[in-house]
Amino acid sequence: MTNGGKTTLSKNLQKLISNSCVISQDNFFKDVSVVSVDANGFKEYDTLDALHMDRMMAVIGLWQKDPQRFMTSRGYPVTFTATEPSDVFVLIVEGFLIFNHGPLNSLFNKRYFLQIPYETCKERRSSRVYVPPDAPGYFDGHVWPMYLKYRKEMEETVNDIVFLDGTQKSETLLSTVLADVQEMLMVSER
Ligand SMILES: Nc1ncnc2c1ncn2[C@@H]1O[C@H](COP(=O)(O)OP(=O)(O)O)[C@@H](O)[C@H]1O
Ligand SMILES: NC(=O)c1ccc[n+]([C@@H]2O[C@H](COP(=O)(O)O)[C@@H](O)[C@H]2O)c1
Repeated sequence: MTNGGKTTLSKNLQKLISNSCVISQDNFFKDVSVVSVDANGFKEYDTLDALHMDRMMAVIGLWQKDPQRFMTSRGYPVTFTATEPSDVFVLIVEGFLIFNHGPLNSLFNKRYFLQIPYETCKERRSSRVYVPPDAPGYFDGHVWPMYLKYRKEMEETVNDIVFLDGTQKSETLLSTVLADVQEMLMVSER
């Protein structure tokens, strides 16, 4: 969900997981000129139609094909320990509608959903400036109703999501998810 803390957590994880990198759904919004407008005049940004999901999938495909090349071409460090060459690369995908897109959702090994209450979300959102900025009434008129719609759809179709309380301290969220990911990586290396 918007302002749950996805970008913050992803960046913190990336710094601590060797050979990891982040792809953000936010970078795939369509141009304002082609985003549709609803009956109330609100730009329909909080929908899958507002996103170039085909392009996002293509970028993920580049990582899948050659993660080392993908990382170096984007300035991420690639490290190998001298004694134990590792071929484990980790892709962190973050975004507000990543589990509602079937082909994308099917790629994940682990799924985390940062949730925050309505008031917290509205408060955090009020200090963010998007391009274009939120119109008056946008949160209640578009963002929150779309969140409820897509969340319901997600809960009906995806069942192995770990829900995290996004009001926890960012350090707590980081240590929880990091421990979980490290456990998964140890199992996959065995
Ligand atoms: N655990 C947290 N506790 C309090 N505020 C947070 C936390 N994580 C992020 N924030 C704040 O909430 C806002 C949105 O964070 P961000 O990581 O960009 O969320 P998202 O990517 O989900 O939209 C920012 O102002 C950020 O500083
Ligand atoms: N990046 C953009 O082009 C753009 C434009 C307008 C609104 N938004 C907002 O971005 C939100 C999703 O991003 P966050 O999860 O980072 O908040 C959506 O709620 C959408 O309303 C993004």
